[in-house]
Amino acid sequence: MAVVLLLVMAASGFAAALIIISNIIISSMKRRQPAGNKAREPPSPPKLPILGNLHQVGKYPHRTFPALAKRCGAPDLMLLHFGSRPVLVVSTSKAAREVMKTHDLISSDRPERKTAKKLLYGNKDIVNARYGEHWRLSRRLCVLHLLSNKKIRSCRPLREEEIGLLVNRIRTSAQAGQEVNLSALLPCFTNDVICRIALGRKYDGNTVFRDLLAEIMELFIAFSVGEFIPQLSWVSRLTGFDARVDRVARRFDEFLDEAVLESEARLEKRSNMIEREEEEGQAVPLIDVLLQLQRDSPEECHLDGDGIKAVIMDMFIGGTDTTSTLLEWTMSELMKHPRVMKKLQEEVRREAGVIICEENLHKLEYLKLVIKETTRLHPPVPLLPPRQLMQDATIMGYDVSAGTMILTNAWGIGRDPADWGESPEEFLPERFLQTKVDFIGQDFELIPFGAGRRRCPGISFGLAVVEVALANLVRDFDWRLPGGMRLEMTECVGLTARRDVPLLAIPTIVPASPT
Ligand code: HEM
Repeated sequence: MAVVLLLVMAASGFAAALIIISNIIISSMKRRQPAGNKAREPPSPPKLPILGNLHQVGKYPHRTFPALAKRCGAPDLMLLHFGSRPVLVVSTSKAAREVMKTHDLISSDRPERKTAKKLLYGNKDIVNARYGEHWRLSRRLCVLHLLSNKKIRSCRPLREEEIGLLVNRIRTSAQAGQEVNLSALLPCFTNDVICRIALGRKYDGNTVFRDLLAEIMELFIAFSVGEFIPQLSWVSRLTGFDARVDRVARRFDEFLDEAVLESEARLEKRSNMIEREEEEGQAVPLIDVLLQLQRDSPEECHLDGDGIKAVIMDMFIGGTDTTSTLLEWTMSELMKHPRVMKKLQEEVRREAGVIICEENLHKLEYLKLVIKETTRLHPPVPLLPPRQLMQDATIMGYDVSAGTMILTNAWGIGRDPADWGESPEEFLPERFLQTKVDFIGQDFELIPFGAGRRRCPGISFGLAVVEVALANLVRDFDWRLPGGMRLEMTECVGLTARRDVPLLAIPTIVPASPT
Protein backbone atom coordinates (compact mmCIF):
# COMPACT_ATOMS: atom_id res chain seq x y z
CA MET A 1 0.00 0.00 0.00
CA ALA A 2 1.87 3.00 -1.33
CA VAL A 3 -0.18 5.35 0.82
CA VAL A 4 1.00 3.65 3.95
CA LEU A 5 4.62 3.98 3.04
CA LEU A 6 4.14 7.62 2.15
CA LEU A 7 2.38 8.29 5.41
CA VAL A 8 5.06 6.55 7.34
CA MET A 9 7.88 8.33 5.55
CA ALA A 10 6.34 11.77 5.66
CA ALA A 11 5.29 11.72 9.22
CA SER A 12 7.98 9.90 11.02
CA GLY A 13 10.89 11.56 9.34
CA PHE A 14 14.20 10.28 8.31
CA ALA A 15 15.07 8.28 11.44
CA ALA A 16 11.90 6.19 11.38
CA ALA A 17 12.20 5.70 7.64
CA LEU A 18 15.73 4.44 8.15
CA ILE A 19 14.57 1.94 10.75
CA ILE A 20 11.82 0.69 8.50
CA ILE A 21 14.04 0.41 5.45
CA SER A 22 16.69 -1.48 7.39
CA ASN A 23 14.02 -3.78 8.78
CA ILE A 24 12.73 -4.37 5.29
CA ILE A 25 16.19 -5.28 4.07
CA ILE A 26 16.86 -7.59 7.01
CA SER A 27 13.54 -9.29 6.66
CA SER A 28 13.86 -9.75 2.93
CA MET A 29 17.04 -11.65 3.66
CA LYS A 30 15.21 -13.92 6.07
CA ARG A 31 13.31 -16.91 4.87
CA ARG A 32 9.91 -17.79 6.24
CA GLN A 33 9.81 -19.60 9.55
CA PRO A 34 10.06 -23.35 9.31
CA ALA A 35 6.62 -24.80 8.71
CA GLY A 36 6.83 -26.91 11.87
CA ASN A 37 6.39 -23.87 14.15
CA LYS A 38 3.00 -22.91 12.83
CA ALA A 39 2.02 -25.97 10.93
CA ARG A 40 -1.72 -25.40 11.04
CA GLU A 41 -1.96 -21.70 10.26
CA PRO A 42 -3.40 -20.82 6.85
CA PRO A 43 -0.70 -20.19 4.25
CA SER A 44 0.74 -16.64 4.23
CA PRO A 45 2.98 -14.72 1.87
CA PRO A 46 6.22 -13.53 3.48
CA LYS A 47 5.71 -10.38 5.51
CA LEU A 48 7.75 -7.36 6.53
CA PRO A 49 8.38 -6.30 10.08
CA ILE A 50 6.10 -3.49 11.24
CA LEU A 51 4.14 -3.35 7.97
CA GLY A 52 3.32 -7.05 7.81
CA ASN A 53 1.71 -7.54 4.38
CA LEU A 54 0.31 -4.03 4.06
CA HIS A 55 2.69 -3.24 1.22
CA GLN A 56 1.15 -6.09 -0.81
CA VAL A 57 -2.48 -5.04 -0.47
CA GLY A 58 -2.44 -2.55 -3.34
CA LYS A 59 -5.09 -0.08 -4.42
CA TYR A 60 -7.68 -2.76 -5.21
CA PRO A 61 -7.39 -5.46 -2.53
CA HIS A 62 -10.27 -7.50 -4.03
CA ARG A 63 -8.18 -7.82 -7.20
CA THR A 64 -4.83 -8.26 -5.46
CA PHE A 65 -5.90 -10.96 -3.02
CA PRO A 66 -6.69 -13.75 -5.54
CA ALA A 67 -3.28 -13.35 -7.19
CA LEU A 68 -1.52 -13.21 -3.82
CA ALA A 69 -3.45 -16.26 -2.59
CA LYS A 70 -2.49 -18.18 -5.71
CA ARG A 71 1.20 -17.27 -5.29
CA CYS A 72 1.34 -18.54 -1.73
CA GLY A 73 -0.75 -21.65 -2.35
CA ALA A 74 -3.77 -20.49 -0.36
CA PRO A 75 -6.79 -20.96 -2.62
CA ASP A 76 -9.41 -20.94 0.15
CA LEU A 77 -7.98 -19.17 3.15
CA MET A 78 -4.92 -16.93 3.34
CA LEU A 79 -3.47 -15.37 6.46
CA LEU A 80 -2.10 -11.84 6.10
CA HIS A 81 -0.86 -9.33 8.61
CA PHE A 82 -1.85 -5.67 8.46
CA GLY A 83 0.82 -4.32 10.72
CA SER A 84 0.53 -6.48 13.80
CA ARG A 85 -3.07 -7.47 13.03
CA PRO A 86 -3.74 -11.00 11.68
CA VAL A 87 -6.21 -10.92 8.77
CA LEU A 88 -7.87 -14.00 7.32
CA VAL A 89 -8.74 -13.60 3.63
CA VAL A 90 -11.64 -15.78 2.48
CA SER A 91 -11.40 -16.42 -1.26
CA THR A 92 -13.79 -19.23 -2.23
CA SER A 93 -17.44 -20.15 -1.71
CA LYS A 94 -16.32 -23.25 0.20
CA ALA A 95 -14.34 -21.14 2.66
CA ALA A 96 -17.12 -18.52 2.88
CA ARG A 97 -19.58 -21.25 3.85
CA GLU A 98 -17.19 -22.44 6.57
CA VAL A 99 -16.83 -18.95 7.99
CA MET A 100 -20.35 -17.56 7.54
CA LYS A 101 -22.32 -20.75 8.17
CA THR A 102 -20.34 -23.31 10.18
CA HIS A 103 -18.54 -20.66 12.24
CA ASP A 104 -21.02 -17.84 11.81
CA LEU A 105 -21.66 -17.25 15.50
CA ILE A 106 -18.03 -16.87 16.53
CA SER A 107 -17.18 -14.79 13.44
CA SER A 108 -20.03 -12.31 13.76
CA ASP A 109 -18.12 -9.62 15.60
CA ARG A 110 -16.81 -6.52 13.82
CA PRO A 111 -13.34 -5.21 14.54
CA GLU A 112 -13.28 -1.90 16.34
CA ARG A 113 -12.10 0.96 14.13
CA LYS A 114 -11.22 4.26 15.68
CA THR A 115 -12.61 6.34 12.79
CA ALA A 116 -15.93 4.48 12.55
CA LYS A 117 -16.28 4.67 16.33
CA LYS A 118 -15.97 8.46 16.27
CA LEU A 119 -18.35 8.87 13.33
CA LEU A 120 -20.95 6.42 14.62
CA TYR A 121 -21.38 7.53 18.22
CA GLY A 122 -19.12 4.86 19.70
CA ASN A 123 -20.44 2.22 17.27
CA LYS A 124 -24.01 2.56 18.51
CA ASP A 125 -25.17 1.77 14.97
CA ILE A 126 -25.70 -1.69 13.40
CA VAL A 127 -23.14 -2.01 10.58
CA ASN A 128 -20.15 -1.40 12.84
CA ALA A 129 -21.58 -2.58 16.17
CA ARG A 130 -19.63 -5.20 18.06
CA TYR A 131 -21.49 -8.51 18.32
CA GLY A 132 -23.63 -8.51 21.46
CA GLU A 133 -26.90 -7.38 23.00
CA HIS A 134 -26.82 -3.85 21.53
CA TRP A 135 -26.30 -5.18 17.99
CA ARG A 136 -28.96 -7.89 18.43
CA LEU A 137 -31.61 -5.45 19.66
CA SER A 138 -30.75 -2.78 17.08
CA ARG A 139 -30.86 -5.25 14.23
CA ARG A 140 -34.21 -6.59 15.43
CA LEU A 141 -35.56 -3.05 15.62
CA CYS A 142 -34.30 -2.37 12.14
CA VAL A 143 -35.78 -5.56 10.66
CA LEU A 144 -39.16 -5.17 12.38
CA HIS A 145 -39.72 -1.44 12.13
CA LEU A 146 -37.43 0.19 9.57
CA LEU A 147 -36.86 -2.28 6.73
CA SER A 148 -39.90 -4.56 7.07
CA ASN A 149 -42.07 -5.47 4.08
CA LYS A 150 -44.83 -3.29 5.49
CA LYS A 151 -42.46 -0.34 5.70
CA ILE A 152 -41.20 -0.98 2.18
CA ARG A 153 -44.79 -1.02 0.92
CA SER A 154 -45.68 2.20 2.69
CA CYS A 155 -42.73 3.99 1.06
CA ARG A 156 -43.76 2.95 -2.43
CA PRO A 157 -45.46 6.22 -3.52
CA LEU A 158 -42.44 8.14 -2.38
CA ARG A 159 -40.02 5.89 -4.26
CA GLU A 160 -42.13 6.08 -7.40
CA GLU A 161 -42.29 9.86 -7.14
CA GLU A 162 -38.50 10.10 -6.98
CA ILE A 163 -38.16 7.70 -9.91
CA GLY A 164 -40.58 9.95 -11.84
CA LEU A 165 -38.34 12.94 -11.10
CA LEU A 166 -35.27 11.02 -12.27
CA VAL A 167 -37.01 10.06 -15.52
CA ASN A 168 -38.11 13.68 -16.07
CA ARG A 169 -34.56 14.92 -15.59
CA ILE A 170 -33.33 12.43 -18.19
CA ARG A 171 -36.20 13.32 -20.51
CA THR A 172 -35.18 17.00 -20.40
CA SER A 173 -31.64 16.05 -21.43
CA ALA A 174 -32.97 13.78 -24.15
CA GLN A 175 -35.15 16.55 -25.57
CA ALA A 176 -32.11 18.82 -25.71
CA GLY A 177 -30.06 16.06 -27.33
CA GLN A 178 -27.66 16.15 -24.39
CA GLU A 179 -25.75 13.33 -22.78
CA VAL A 180 -26.46 12.51 -19.14
CA ASN A 181 -23.93 11.64 -16.50
CA LEU A 182 -25.55 8.61 -14.92
CA SER A 183 -22.71 8.30 -12.42
CA ALA A 184 -23.69 11.68 -11.01
CA LEU A 185 -27.49 11.38 -11.38
CA LEU A 186 -27.96 7.98 -9.79
CA PRO A 187 -26.32 8.71 -6.39
CA CYS A 188 -28.36 11.95 -6.15
CA PHE A 189 -31.48 9.92 -6.84
CA THR A 190 -30.78 7.22 -4.20
CA ASN A 191 -29.70 9.88 -1.73
CA ASP A 192 -32.99 11.72 -2.23
CA VAL A 193 -34.93 8.48 -1.77
CA ILE A 194 -33.15 7.63 1.50
CA CYS A 195 -33.41 11.23 2.73
CA ARG A 196 -37.15 11.24 2.28
CA ILE A 197 -37.61 7.78 3.76
CA ALA A 198 -35.29 8.31 6.72
CA LEU A 199 -35.78 12.01 7.51
CA GLY A 200 -39.02 12.89 5.80
CA ARG A 201 -37.52 15.54 3.54
CA LYS A 202 -34.91 16.23 0.88
CA TYR A 203 -32.07 18.71 0.97
CA ASP A 204 -32.36 19.75 -2.66
CA GLY A 205 -30.58 23.06 -2.76
CA ASN A 206 -28.42 22.28 0.24
CA THR A 207 -25.21 20.69 -0.92
CA VAL A 208 -23.75 20.83 2.61
CA PHE A 209 -25.58 17.65 3.53
CA ARG A 210 -24.45 15.76 0.44
CA ASP A 211 -20.88 16.99 0.79
CA LEU A 212 -20.79 15.95 4.44
CA LEU A 213 -22.13 12.54 3.60
CA ALA A 214 -19.56 12.11 0.84
CA GLU A 215 -16.82 13.10 3.28
CA ILE A 216 -18.07 10.57 5.82
CA MET A 217 -18.01 7.81 3.19
CA GLU A 218 -14.47 8.82 2.30
CA LEU A 219 -13.32 8.84 5.92
CA PHE A 220 -14.80 5.41 6.54
CA ILE A 221 -12.48 3.78 4.11
CA ALA A 222 -9.55 6.14 4.62
CA PHE A 223 -6.63 4.29 6.02
CA SER A 224 -5.37 5.43 9.38
CA VAL A 225 -2.00 3.83 9.80
CA GLY A 226 -2.28 3.77 13.61
CA GLU A 227 -5.18 1.34 13.45
CA PHE A 228 -2.82 -1.40 12.36
CA ILE A 229 0.52 -0.17 13.61
CA PRO A 230 -0.08 1.15 17.13
CA GLN A 231 3.47 2.56 17.28
CA LEU A 232 2.46 4.95 14.51
CA SER A 233 -0.89 6.07 15.91
CA TRP A 234 0.50 9.58 16.30
CA VAL A 235 0.75 9.85 12.49
CA SER A 236 -2.99 10.47 12.03
CA ARG A 237 -2.81 13.27 14.61
CA LEU A 238 0.14 14.85 12.87
CA THR A 239 -1.39 14.68 9.39
CA GLY A 240 -4.63 16.27 10.64
CA PHE A 241 -6.65 13.12 9.89
CA ASP A 242 -7.97 12.80 13.46
CA ALA A 243 -8.97 16.47 13.55
CA ARG A 244 -10.81 16.05 10.23
CA VAL A 245 -12.74 13.06 11.56
CA ASP A 246 -13.68 15.04 14.70
CA ARG A 247 -14.81 18.01 12.63
CA VAL A 248 -16.96 15.93 10.26
CA ALA A 249 -18.48 13.93 13.13
CA ARG A 250 -19.38 17.19 14.92
CA ARG A 251 -20.94 18.75 11.83
CA PHE A 252 -22.97 15.70 10.93
CA ASP A 253 -24.12 15.45 14.53
CA GLU A 254 -25.36 19.05 14.38
CA PHE A 255 -27.18 18.21 11.20
CA LEU A 256 -28.84 15.13 12.74
CA ASP A 257 -29.76 17.14 15.87
CA GLU A 258 -31.77 19.42 13.60
CA ALA A 259 -33.44 16.43 11.97
CA VAL A 260 -34.38 15.14 15.45
CA LEU A 261 -35.91 18.51 16.37
CA GLU A 262 -37.93 18.52 13.14
CA SER A 263 -39.08 14.98 13.85
CA GLU A 264 -40.08 15.84 17.43
CA ALA A 265 -42.13 18.74 16.12
CA ARG A 266 -43.92 16.36 13.73
CA LEU A 267 -44.56 13.91 16.56
CA GLU A 268 -46.14 16.67 18.65
CA LYS A 269 -48.60 17.40 15.88
CA ARG A 270 -49.29 13.77 15.03
CA SER A 271 -52.83 12.76 15.88
CA ASN A 272 -52.75 9.25 14.43
CA MET A 273 -50.64 6.37 15.65
CA ILE A 274 -47.77 5.65 13.31
CA GLU A 275 -49.02 2.11 12.73
CA ARG A 276 -52.36 3.45 11.50
CA GLU A 277 -50.66 5.91 9.18
CA GLU A 278 -48.54 3.14 7.72
CA GLU A 279 -51.54 0.92 7.24
CA GLU A 280 -53.15 3.78 5.34
CA GLY A 281 -50.10 3.77 3.08
CA GLN A 282 -48.36 6.86 4.47
CA ALA A 283 -44.58 6.80 4.57
CA VAL A 284 -43.69 7.78 8.13
CA PRO A 285 -40.03 8.85 8.25
CA LEU A 286 -37.77 6.30 9.94
CA ILE A 287 -36.53 8.88 12.42
CA ASP A 288 -40.14 9.49 13.56
CA VAL A 289 -40.67 5.75 13.98
CA LEU A 290 -37.58 5.47 16.18
CA LEU A 291 -38.37 8.53 18.30
CA GLN A 292 -41.94 7.44 18.86
CA LEU A 293 -40.85 3.92 19.82
CA GLN A 294 -38.29 5.38 22.21
CA ARG A 295 -40.96 7.56 23.81
CA ASP A 296 -43.91 5.15 23.88
CA SER A 297 -42.45 1.64 23.84
CA PRO A 298 -39.02 1.72 25.49
CA GLU A 299 -39.20 -2.07 25.82
CA GLU A 300 -39.03 -2.23 22.00
CA CYS A 301 -36.49 0.54 21.51
CA HIS A 302 -33.38 0.38 23.66
CA LEU A 303 -31.68 3.22 21.78
CA ASP A 304 -30.70 6.50 23.41
CA GLY A 305 -30.49 9.75 21.40
CA ASP A 306 -27.05 8.94 20.01
CA GLY A 307 -28.18 5.40 19.14
CA ILE A 308 -31.06 6.77 17.08
CA LYS A 309 -28.75 9.10 15.18
CA ALA A 310 -26.27 6.25 14.61
CA VAL A 311 -28.95 3.95 13.18
CA ILE A 312 -30.24 6.71 10.91
CA MET A 313 -26.70 7.25 9.69
CA ASP A 314 -26.51 3.53 8.87
CA MET A 315 -29.49 3.91 6.56
CA PHE A 316 -27.46 6.45 4.56
CA ILE A 317 -24.19 4.53 4.71
CA GLY A 318 -25.84 1.17 3.97
CA GLY A 319 -28.50 2.29 1.53
CA THR A 320 -27.29 5.17 -0.65
CA ASP A 321 -24.08 4.32 -2.50
CA THR A 322 -24.72 0.56 -2.52
CA THR A 323 -27.97 1.02 -4.41
CA SER A 324 -26.71 3.64 -6.86
CA THR A 325 -23.55 1.61 -7.52
CA LEU A 326 -25.63 -1.43 -8.43
CA LEU A 327 -27.75 0.66 -10.80
CA GLU A 328 -24.67 2.28 -12.31
CA TRP A 329 -23.01 -1.07 -13.08
CA THR A 330 -26.24 -2.58 -14.39
CA MET A 331 -26.61 0.28 -16.87
CA SER A 332 -22.92 -0.04 -17.79
CA GLU A 333 -23.22 -3.75 -18.54
CA LEU A 334 -26.41 -3.17 -20.52
CA MET A 335 -24.73 -0.51 -22.65
CA LYS A 336 -21.81 -2.81 -23.20
CA HIS A 337 -24.09 -5.69 -24.23
CA PRO A 338 -26.71 -4.44 -26.71
CA ARG A 339 -28.17 -7.94 -27.04
CA VAL A 340 -29.01 -8.05 -23.33
CA MET A 341 -30.27 -4.44 -23.39
CA LYS A 342 -32.60 -5.23 -26.30
CA LYS A 343 -33.93 -8.39 -24.67
CA LEU A 344 -34.57 -6.53 -21.41
CA GLN A 345 -36.23 -3.59 -23.15
CA GLU A 346 -38.51 -5.97 -25.02
CA GLU A 347 -39.52 -7.66 -21.78
CA VAL A 348 -40.16 -4.42 -19.90
CA ARG A 349 -42.02 -2.77 -22.79
CA ARG A 350 -44.15 -5.88 -23.25
CA GLU A 351 -44.90 -6.73 -19.61
CA ALA A 352 -44.74 -3.63 -17.51
CA GLY A 353 -47.44 -1.49 -19.09
CA VAL A 354 -47.62 2.28 -19.12
CA ILE A 355 -47.06 2.68 -15.41
CA ILE A 356 -44.29 0.56 -14.02
CA CYS A 357 -45.25 -0.18 -10.48
CA GLU A 358 -43.91 -2.65 -8.01
CA GLU A 359 -46.89 -4.94 -8.52
CA ASN A 360 -45.83 -5.57 -12.13
CA LEU A 361 -42.30 -6.47 -11.19
CA HIS A 362 -42.94 -10.19 -10.75
CA LYS A 363 -43.51 -10.37 -14.52
CA LEU A 364 -40.03 -9.03 -15.22
CA GLU A 365 -38.03 -12.22 -14.93
CA TYR A 366 -35.19 -11.21 -17.21
CA LEU A 367 -34.76 -7.94 -15.33
CA LYS A 368 -34.12 -9.90 -12.15
CA LEU A 369 -31.55 -12.08 -13.94
CA VAL A 370 -29.79 -8.97 -15.25
CA ILE A 371 -29.56 -7.50 -11.75
CA LYS A 372 -28.37 -10.77 -10.28
CA GLU A 373 -25.66 -11.12 -12.92
CA THR A 374 -24.53 -7.57 -12.21
CA THR A 375 -24.19 -8.29 -8.48
CA ARG A 376 -22.04 -11.30 -9.39
CA LEU A 377 -19.57 -9.33 -11.49
CA HIS A 378 -19.82 -6.02 -9.62
CA PRO A 379 -20.81 -6.55 -5.99
CA PRO A 380 -21.11 -2.95 -4.73
CA VAL A 381 -19.13 -3.97 -1.63
CA PRO A 382 -16.43 -6.21 -3.17
CA LEU A 383 -14.77 -7.04 0.14
CA LEU A 384 -17.50 -7.63 2.71
CA PRO A 385 -17.21 -5.38 5.76
CA PRO A 386 -14.63 -6.90 8.09
CA ARG A 387 -15.65 -9.40 10.70
CA GLN A 388 -13.63 -10.50 13.70
CA LEU A 389 -13.21 -13.94 15.20
CA MET A 390 -14.36 -14.03 18.82
CA GLN A 391 -12.56 -17.22 19.85
CA ASP A 392 -9.86 -19.55 18.60
CA ALA A 393 -11.21 -21.83 15.88
CA THR A 394 -10.22 -24.51 13.43
CA ILE A 395 -11.45 -23.47 10.01
CA MET A 396 -10.95 -25.87 7.09
CA GLY A 397 -8.31 -27.63 9.14
CA TYR A 398 -6.36 -24.42 9.90
CA ASP A 399 -5.96 -22.88 13.33
CA VAL A 400 -7.11 -19.30 13.43
CA SER A 401 -6.78 -17.28 16.59
CA ALA A 402 -9.34 -15.12 18.37
CA GLY A 403 -9.13 -11.46 17.33
CA THR A 404 -8.25 -12.28 13.72
CA MET A 405 -9.95 -9.92 11.28
CA ILE A 406 -11.85 -11.67 8.47
CA LEU A 407 -12.13 -10.25 4.95
CA THR A 408 -14.38 -12.11 2.54
CA ASN A 409 -13.79 -11.42 -1.13
CA ALA A 410 -17.31 -11.36 -2.60
CA TRP A 411 -15.88 -10.02 -5.87
CA GLY A 412 -13.35 -12.87 -6.24
CA ILE A 413 -15.92 -15.51 -5.28
CA GLY A 414 -18.35 -14.21 -7.92
CA ARG A 415 -15.67 -14.72 -10.58
CA ASP A 416 -14.29 -18.04 -9.41
CA PRO A 417 -14.19 -20.50 -12.36
CA ALA A 418 -14.71 -23.34 -9.86
CA ASP A 419 -18.27 -22.09 -9.35
CA TRP A 420 -18.98 -20.13 -12.53
CA GLY A 421 -17.52 -22.30 -15.29
CA GLU A 422 -15.18 -21.44 -18.09
CA SER A 423 -16.26 -17.88 -18.73
CA PRO A 424 -16.85 -16.33 -15.32
CA GLU A 425 -15.88 -12.86 -16.60
CA GLU A 426 -18.63 -12.87 -19.21
CA PHE A 427 -21.83 -10.90 -18.52
CA LEU A 428 -24.47 -13.53 -19.19
CA PRO A 429 -27.76 -13.14 -17.25
CA GLU A 430 -29.05 -16.38 -18.83
CA ARG A 431 -26.58 -18.36 -16.72
CA PHE A 432 -29.08 -18.04 -13.87
CA LEU A 433 -31.67 -19.98 -15.87
CA GLN A 434 -29.56 -23.06 -15.30
CA THR A 435 -28.98 -22.61 -11.59
CA LYS A 436 -31.03 -21.87 -8.52
CA VAL A 437 -28.22 -19.81 -6.99
CA ASP A 438 -29.62 -16.68 -5.40
CA PHE A 439 -28.04 -13.73 -3.62
CA ILE A 440 -30.04 -13.74 -0.42
CA GLY A 441 -27.28 -15.32 1.64
CA GLN A 442 -27.94 -19.07 1.33
CA ASP A 443 -25.67 -19.71 -1.66
CA PHE A 444 -22.08 -18.83 -0.95
CA GLU A 445 -21.11 -18.55 -4.62
CA LEU A 446 -23.02 -15.27 -4.73
CA ILE A 447 -22.81 -13.08 -1.65
CA PRO A 448 -23.13 -9.40 -2.66
CA PHE A 449 -25.29 -8.85 0.45
CA GLY A 450 -23.13 -10.99 2.72
CA ALA A 451 -24.50 -14.00 4.58
CA GLY A 452 -25.15 -15.33 8.06
CA ARG A 453 -26.05 -13.22 11.07
CA ARG A 454 -24.52 -10.08 9.60
CA ARG A 455 -26.25 -10.41 6.23
CA CYS A 456 -27.65 -7.16 4.85
CA PRO A 457 -31.11 -6.48 6.29
CA GLY A 458 -31.80 -3.97 3.49
CA ILE A 459 -31.90 -6.40 0.51
CA SER A 460 -35.62 -5.98 -0.29
CA PHE A 461 -35.44 -2.29 0.49
CA GLY A 462 -32.52 -1.79 -1.93
CA LEU A 463 -33.99 -4.00 -4.65
CA ALA A 464 -37.33 -2.19 -4.50
CA VAL A 465 -35.46 0.93 -5.64
CA VAL A 466 -33.14 -0.74 -8.15
CA GLU A 467 -35.74 -2.84 -9.95
CA VAL A 468 -38.32 -0.12 -10.58
CA ALA A 469 -35.71 2.49 -11.44
CA LEU A 470 -34.03 0.17 -13.93
CA ALA A 471 -37.34 -0.84 -15.52
CA ASN A 472 -38.18 2.84 -16.07
CA LEU A 473 -34.74 3.70 -17.46
CA VAL A 474 -34.81 0.98 -20.09
CA ARG A 475 -38.50 1.28 -20.97
CA ASP A 476 -38.62 5.02 -21.50
CA PHE A 477 -35.28 5.50 -23.27
CA ASP A 478 -32.94 3.98 -25.79
CA TRP A 479 -29.35 4.54 -24.78
CA ARG A 480 -26.11 5.04 -26.68
CA LEU A 481 -22.60 6.09 -25.79
CA PRO A 482 -21.34 9.53 -26.83
CA GLY A 483 -19.57 9.29 -30.21
CA GLY A 484 -16.35 7.37 -30.20
CA MET A 485 -16.44 6.65 -26.48
CA ARG A 486 -15.20 3.27 -25.31
CA LEU A 487 -16.80 1.96 -22.18
CA GLU A 488 -14.16 1.44 -19.47
CA MET A 489 -15.24 -1.08 -16.86
CA THR A 490 -12.78 -0.40 -14.05
CA GLU A 491 -13.91 0.41 -10.55
CA CYS A 492 -12.56 2.96 -8.10
CA VAL A 493 -11.77 2.65 -4.43
CA GLY A 494 -14.40 3.82 -1.99
CA LEU A 495 -16.95 2.62 0.49
CA THR A 496 -18.51 0.97 -2.55
CA ALA A 497 -16.72 0.06 -5.79
CA ARG A 498 -18.26 2.61 -8.17
CA ARG A 499 -17.15 3.17 -11.73
CA ASP A 500 -13.79 4.85 -12.02
CA VAL A 501 -14.77 6.70 -15.18
CA PRO A 502 -18.24 8.32 -15.09
CA LEU A 503 -20.92 6.65 -17.18
CA LEU A 504 -21.97 9.18 -19.81
CA ALA A 505 -24.83 8.17 -22.09
CA ILE A 506 -27.17 9.75 -24.62
CA PRO A 507 -30.84 8.94 -24.05
CA THR A 508 -33.48 8.93 -26.79
CA ILE A 509 -37.11 9.08 -25.74
CA VAL A 510 -39.14 6.03 -26.68
CA PRO A 511 -42.80 6.94 -27.27
CA ALA A 512 -45.14 5.08 -24.93
CA SER A 513 -46.85 2.24 -26.75
CA PRO A 514 -50.65 2.04 -26.57
CA THR A 515 -51.87 -0.52 -24.04
C1 HEM B 1 -27.86 -2.93 -3.50
C2 HEM B 1 -27.99 -2.56 -2.27
C3 HEM B 1 -27.19 -3.09 -1.10
C4 HEM B 1 -26.07 -3.87 -1.05
C5 HEM B 1 -25.28 -4.45 -2.21
C6 HEM B 1 -25.75 -4.07 0.35
C7 HEM B 1 -24.68 -4.80 0.81
C8 HEM B 1 -24.43 -5.05 2.15
C9 HEM B 1 -23.37 -5.88 2.64
C10 HEM B 1 -22.36 -6.61 1.77
C11 HEM B 1 -23.44 -5.90 3.99
C12 HEM B 1 -22.52 -6.65 4.95
C13 HEM B 1 -22.99 -8.06 5.13
C14 HEM B 1 -22.03 -8.92 5.93
O1 HEM B 1 -21.23 -8.39 6.69
O2 HEM B 1 -22.10 -10.16 5.77
C15 HEM B 1 -24.54 -5.06 4.37
C16 HEM B 1 -24.92 -4.82 5.67
C17 HEM B 1 -25.89 -3.91 6.02
N1 HEM B 1 -26.72 -3.23 5.16
FE1 HEM B 1 -26.80 -3.42 3.16
N2 HEM B 1 -26.66 -3.41 1.10
C18 HEM B 1 -27.57 -2.80 0.27
C19 HEM B 1 -28.66 -2.05 0.63
C20 HEM B 1 -28.96 -1.67 1.91
C21 HEM B 1 -30.04 -0.78 2.26
C22 HEM B 1 -31.01 -0.14 1.28
C23 HEM B 1 -29.98 -0.63 3.62
C24 HEM B 1 -30.85 0.22 4.52
C25 HEM B 1 -31.52 1.26 4.15
C26 HEM B 1 -28.89 -1.45 4.12
C27 HEM B 1 -28.51 -1.56 5.43
C28 HEM B 1 -27.53 -2.41 5.90
C29 HEM B 1 -27.21 -2.58 7.31
C30 HEM B 1 -27.88 -1.87 8.49
C31 HEM B 1 -26.18 -3.53 7.38
C32 HEM B 1 -25.48 -4.05 8.63
C33 HEM B 1 -25.92 -5.45 9.03
C34 HEM B 1 -25.20 -5.95 10.27
O3 HEM B 1 -24.01 -5.68 10.45
O4 HEM B 1 -25.85 -6.66 11.06
N3 HEM B 1 -28.29 -2.06 3.05
N4 HEM B 1 -25.14 -4.56 3.23
